[in-house]
Amino acid sequence: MGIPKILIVDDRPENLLTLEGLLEGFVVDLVRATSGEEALAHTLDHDFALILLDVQMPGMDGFEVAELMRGNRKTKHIPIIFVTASYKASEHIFKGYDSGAVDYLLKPLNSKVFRSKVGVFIELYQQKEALKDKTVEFDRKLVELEELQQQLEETNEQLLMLSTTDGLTGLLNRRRFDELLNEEWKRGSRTGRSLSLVLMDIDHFKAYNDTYGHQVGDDCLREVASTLMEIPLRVMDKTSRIGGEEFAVLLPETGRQGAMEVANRVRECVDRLQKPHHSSPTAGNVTISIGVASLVPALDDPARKLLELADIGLYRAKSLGRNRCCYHENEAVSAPKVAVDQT
Ligand SMILES: Nc1nc2c(ncn2[C@@H]2O[C@H](COP(=O)(O)OP(=O)(O)OP(=O)(O)O)[C@@H](O)[C@H]2O)c(=O)[nH]1
Repeated sequence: MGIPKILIVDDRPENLLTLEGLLEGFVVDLVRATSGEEALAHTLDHDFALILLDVQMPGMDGFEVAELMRGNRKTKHIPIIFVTASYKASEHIFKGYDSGAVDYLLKPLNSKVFRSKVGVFIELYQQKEALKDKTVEFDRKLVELEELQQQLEETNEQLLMLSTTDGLTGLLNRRRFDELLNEEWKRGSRTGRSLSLVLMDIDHFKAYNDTYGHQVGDDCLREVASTLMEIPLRVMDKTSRIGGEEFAVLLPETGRQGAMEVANRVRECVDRLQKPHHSSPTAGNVTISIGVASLVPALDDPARKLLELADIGLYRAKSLGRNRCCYHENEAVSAPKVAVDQT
């Protein structure tokens, strides 16, 4: 906060000197003017805490100066104390208030009254400035707070993303898959609609790693994941990497036929990549085996039941020679049955 400035205006230099003397001891910057015009010019260059304005001046008098200042946005709130001869007091006081004076001082000036009044205005100015500083500080803090809030939201979003995404492939991870499976299981038990799971596993992936190295194995996992991502599915269908070389597509509101269509499409797409796998005993290229299961979820059963059924289908697809899709029927519905759809 700067030192308060006071403008003293009087056409007589000796009166200015008197005012200066009376103001001695106040920590203020004084600016002097000997005419109304000069006073107005100073108000353009300075921000005053107070103006002590002589009423009677040749040319523009104090009333005119005050009125012009009240009409200006920059100066209309500066407090003005009129300084007037006591014999003119009754005549000047009402006119002065009309033109914007906040107080009066009568000549000859009484030092005690003068200093007390000026002191009040200096204090008011300082309080106003302190409030202004606090408002600026508050606004700055508010902006900072909003930025922090934004950063926090972004960090939370990233954390959520990291905690649900598989780092290698960008697919949903096992944790998210388990959550989704449970959510969809509950939803399916409410709607009575089928929930299907397509569970897939890259064939002879250990041999692939042993032949080409772990790094190339990682590349292969990414390529299979990209292929899965490119297969058009509904928004509610979710693809995850649920194990080392194991992937899953969860298909809400989908029955056996729809799930087998997705499974066959996925198997064909990976096969069509014709990615060499020279150490595979069953094919010269990378292939996947798929187990499929479909259930109308029941709240009494655990969601993992669907996973277990699909896993049986996958085991069967492996044992029948790999690179195929096997649907495993729920034993509670009909006799145990595995349907092989594709080689
Ligand atoms: N490169 C790489 N390999 C992985 C990753 N996670 C698991 N694996 C490997 O995947 C292989 C899985 O091997 P197995 O479970 O024996 O199955 P498989 O060789 O694919 O044989 P089948 O499933 O019977 O066809 C293991 O050698 C694991 O080390 C991974 O993130 N990157």
